[in-house]
Amino acid sequence: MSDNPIQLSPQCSAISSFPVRQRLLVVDDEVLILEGLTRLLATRDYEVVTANGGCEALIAIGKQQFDAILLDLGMPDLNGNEVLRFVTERGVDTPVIVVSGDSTIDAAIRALRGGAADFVRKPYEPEELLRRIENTLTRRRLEKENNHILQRLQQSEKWHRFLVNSSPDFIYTLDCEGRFTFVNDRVESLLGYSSKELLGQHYSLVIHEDDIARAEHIFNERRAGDRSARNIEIHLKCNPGMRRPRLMNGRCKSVELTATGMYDEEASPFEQRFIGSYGVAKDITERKQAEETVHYQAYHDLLTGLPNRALFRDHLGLMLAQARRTQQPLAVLSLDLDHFKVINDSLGHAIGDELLLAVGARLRQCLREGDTLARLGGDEFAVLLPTLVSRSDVEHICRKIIQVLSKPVYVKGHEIYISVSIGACVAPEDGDMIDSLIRQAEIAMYRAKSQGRSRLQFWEAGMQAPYSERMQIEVDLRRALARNEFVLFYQPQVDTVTGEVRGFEALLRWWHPQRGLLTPADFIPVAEECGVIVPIGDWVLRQAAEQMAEWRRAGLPPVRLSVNISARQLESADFVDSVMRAVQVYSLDGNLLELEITETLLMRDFEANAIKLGRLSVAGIRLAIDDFGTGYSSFKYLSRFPIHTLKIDQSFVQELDREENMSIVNAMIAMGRGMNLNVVAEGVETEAQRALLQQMQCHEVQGYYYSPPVSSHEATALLGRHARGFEQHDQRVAG
Ligand SMILES: Nc1nc2c(ncn2[C@@H]2O[C@@H]3COP(=O)(O)O[C@H]4[C@@H](O)[C@H](n5cnc6c(=O)[nH]c(N)nc65)O[C@@H]4COP(=O)(O)O[C@H]3[C@H]2O)c(=O)[nH]1
Repeated sequence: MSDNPIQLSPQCSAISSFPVRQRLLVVDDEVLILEGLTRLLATRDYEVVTANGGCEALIAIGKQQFDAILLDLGMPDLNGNEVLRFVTERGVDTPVIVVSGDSTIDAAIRALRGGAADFVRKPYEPEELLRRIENTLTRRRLEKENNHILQRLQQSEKWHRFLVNSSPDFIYTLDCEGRFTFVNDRVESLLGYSSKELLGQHYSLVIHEDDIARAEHIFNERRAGDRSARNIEIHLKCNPGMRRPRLMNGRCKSVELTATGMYDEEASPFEQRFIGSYGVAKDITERKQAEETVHYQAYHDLLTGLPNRALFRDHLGLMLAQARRTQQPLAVLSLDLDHFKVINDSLGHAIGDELLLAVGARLRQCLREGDTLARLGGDEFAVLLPTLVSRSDVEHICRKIIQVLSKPVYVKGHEIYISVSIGACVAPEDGDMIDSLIRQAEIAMYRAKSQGRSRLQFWEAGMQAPYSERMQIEVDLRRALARNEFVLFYQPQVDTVTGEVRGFEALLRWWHPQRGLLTPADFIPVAEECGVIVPIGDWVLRQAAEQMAEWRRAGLPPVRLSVNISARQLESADFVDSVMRAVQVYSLDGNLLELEITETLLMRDFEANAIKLGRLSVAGIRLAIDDFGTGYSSFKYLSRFPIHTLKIDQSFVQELDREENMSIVNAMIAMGRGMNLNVVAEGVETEAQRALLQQMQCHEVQGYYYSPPVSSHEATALLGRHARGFEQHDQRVAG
């Protein structure tokens, strides 16, 4: 096939339908004969050109086209047979009628074999000659018309093949038995069969087993015209034996099929004869795959591949409907890993993800095939047990889950211990609405957590409160900033030797419109989870900076102010800028601002944190390690940060009377001093603790012994009173 089959060949141009005079060349060596013939032919309105001999004839043929040549044979310069040979060899498309005095049969045979269209003997009857000329011209015209039609047919066949074969769709025809009689070239790239392999084969060879019945139905219907089968989605099988070309993926293709019955048009209209089917199969594999991916993503958790909340709800709905029919109870479990956040924060998200995968796999092991296991988000899983006999079934499965999850999980060299809290409810006993069942199981799970974790709790009426409270906190938190409900309290940090106030720690409080003053434990975890902690942290920084500026304006001695930094805040791209902004807006001495970051948080994204804190250190801003001793930090790493202060966690201070705690605190103070760091002990409540810490050469203490966190007003007054040192009678005990 040519590259551009759509072009018309020149021969193909339409034959002119205008009546034109037909031009004849008359060749003879005798002038009288030429004149006689010219006269005769003029009677029929032919245009006549004469050539006196063979040579003149060749010149005339070379110059113009004729509709016929009347040719004498015996000519002295170039005889008629040679002129005839010239005409045929050169492919001159003009019929030659030999008009000769040679009446032998041989002469006629030779001329006709040489390509002459007719042979007329001299002397001729004029009418006879005219009739023979007319016949020859008519025959030639018919031949030309035939050729023209044939060429057009061939061209149209060529176009048709080109269009059919370059179609992106698989085009086929079947005979009345369902065997392929035509397939276009597309079948090769689509299914890996050559057209030769498929011709004569039954269509079932390429129909996927699951769709055979449907295909039979479509082809047996033999519908034609508007009623023919359209856009039927079906799967075709690829050639199993063939090496698949690079672009062919999968063993099976999804297609949209059309099938139309073909009927013999010649048969009587009363008795239609079915002769086969034709149709098109459009490849929709990619579209189907994209649809499947979208569907999968909408209904699955992408990390574990488990169903997500939407699919879980779906399954639960189906099972509830079934349970209504069968009267068999079902159970919904809500599972939440205990302390997952700590693991995630300290070991990083990659390990957290691996852990979730391992948990998913272990949970699956505890369940039966018909049970649904879903991941609802974070470390929260849900299980649907569709066929229960009694509550003890639930207890049995949950015991198994708790036991299986209590075994350590090994992830990238870490031995991780986790446990799970489970809440359960049973339908129809506890209700039969999808969302309320899920919520009840979650409420029960929160109760299990609050009652000591790693346990199962069935839902009971009246359990509503804590769950709703949490939800309400999230809603209220989102409004609290705008409503100006946050406030900072300040707790002094006092020099163990001189009793001077060296600094304050800013501690966040929330004046909740209904619930009163809330401490961070009531809302910081929720704020962390829902991300509001970042704008809140920003507000804390600005508020602390403003407080310092106020103390400066009031002429109070300069003291350090420590601000707690949360994980999300430190991770935010804007962190360094937001700290710098706070310092610059109030023209603060960077040395007076200290950022408290827990050691686990610091280690979480070591490199990035080192860069951020390095930038802040250049501006003079101080860094304190909060809750020191509770993490797993290595001094080798800590030394990479610009640390100024170590804050010993209050859990050690409060049990200083235990010998091992005393040695640990002693070691921590010695280490801090060795590294030339300021050491602050938190949670000092008694004189005994203070005295011991002073003895151990701890630089500063913070705790109820001197003052609980107080309002800005009280802190200002306290600073005014005790800037030069707390005295014995001023010391306060927590209240
Ligand atoms: N038992 C006892 N407790 C004492 C004593 N002295 C002080 N405390 C309490 O110990 C906590 C010390 O703060 P933290 O370890 O940084 O722990 C803080 C800190 O991690 C976080 N936090 C507080 N304010 C903020 C903040 O503005 N942003 C962020 N991200 N976290 C904050 O919330 C935690 C708890 O804060 P608070 O409830 O204010 O609790 C404070 C304080 O009130 C004492 O003698 N005995």
